[in-house]
Amino acid sequence: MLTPDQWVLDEREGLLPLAKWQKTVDVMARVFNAPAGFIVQYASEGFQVVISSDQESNPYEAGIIIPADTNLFCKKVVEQQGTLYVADARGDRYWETNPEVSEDGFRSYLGLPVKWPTGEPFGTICVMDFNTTDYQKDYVDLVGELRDLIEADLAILSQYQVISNLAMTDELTKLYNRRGFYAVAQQRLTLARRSNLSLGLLYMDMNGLKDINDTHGHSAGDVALKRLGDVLAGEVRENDTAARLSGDEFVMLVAANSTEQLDHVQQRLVDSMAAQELSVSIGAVLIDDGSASLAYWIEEADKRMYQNKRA
Ligand SMILES: Nc1nc2c(ncn2[C@@H]2O[C@H](COP(=O)(O)OP(=O)(O)OP(=O)(O)O)[C@@H](O)[C@H]2O)c(=O)[nH]1
Repeated sequence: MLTPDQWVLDEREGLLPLAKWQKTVDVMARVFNAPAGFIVQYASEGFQVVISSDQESNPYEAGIIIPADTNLFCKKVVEQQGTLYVADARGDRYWETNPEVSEDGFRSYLGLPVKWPTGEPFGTICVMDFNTTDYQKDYVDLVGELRDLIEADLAILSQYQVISNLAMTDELTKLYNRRGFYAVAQQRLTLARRSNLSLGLLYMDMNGLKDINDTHGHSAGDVALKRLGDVLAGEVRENDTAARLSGDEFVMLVAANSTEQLDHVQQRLVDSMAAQELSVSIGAVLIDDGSASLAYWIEEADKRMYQNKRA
């Protein structure tokens, strides 16, 4: 999930309408008869050009990052969270140290703040000119309208992320649910295959949940499931994925190069569960054959779990 401190250009699912933003910025620059127009994102790392208008006269390309402490026009907009219009920056002491002016020769800037739906600064939408300008109010209003459209897209992105997070999360344990696990595990499997890494899959079934429910009530069973979820969440290493597939069945996808390594992870899990007075039956498989599907490996691990449970 994208947070305000991550670059939207790093978002790989194509959730942002970047092509539409590009057309918007191109047309804005044309209407202003300006040599350059931008959407710029601000994060702790600095300012990144997200969209750059398509004229040849435009010196800054999409993707460039400018350090956060540079005296940019956009920095001022983000700081003051209000419109900045500089009709002529030349001779203005304040902008002497702005490389856009001193190095690249820009003289005029109009920029408006763009916000995330939370109200946090996203960045700016702006036009720049090598000549002095005299923009009328209608022009400034137009950029304001375009800014609102960009903010509406950011709101849709955020809502989509909240909803897809809900759809992929198990409410009780806050681990991934089956849908979430398939989505994430499939990606990991593809990546692992590409880089020739092997993974391990652990299939777990809690022992005695029916007894807990029958003896202490369903909510005690829920507490036990939640504890098991917490143990798994505590055991996942970076890039590992744990999920509750259904009822008392859990899975974990881990990095493992050998059966020994996988046994080691399994033992670690069993020990952590035991410390919480939990008991699970586990089936483990090393995913070392790139051609088989995720569903196949889950079924294999489930079979082994079942054999172990019976034993
Ligand atoms: N409290 C609670 N119980 C659940 C939930 N989902 C499934 N169960 C119960 O979990 C039990 C799962 O059945 P079994 O797999 O036979 O459970 P078990 O007692 O662990 O049996 P073994 O796996 O053979 O040890 C059933 O009694 C379900 O009603 C849940 O969300 N909360």
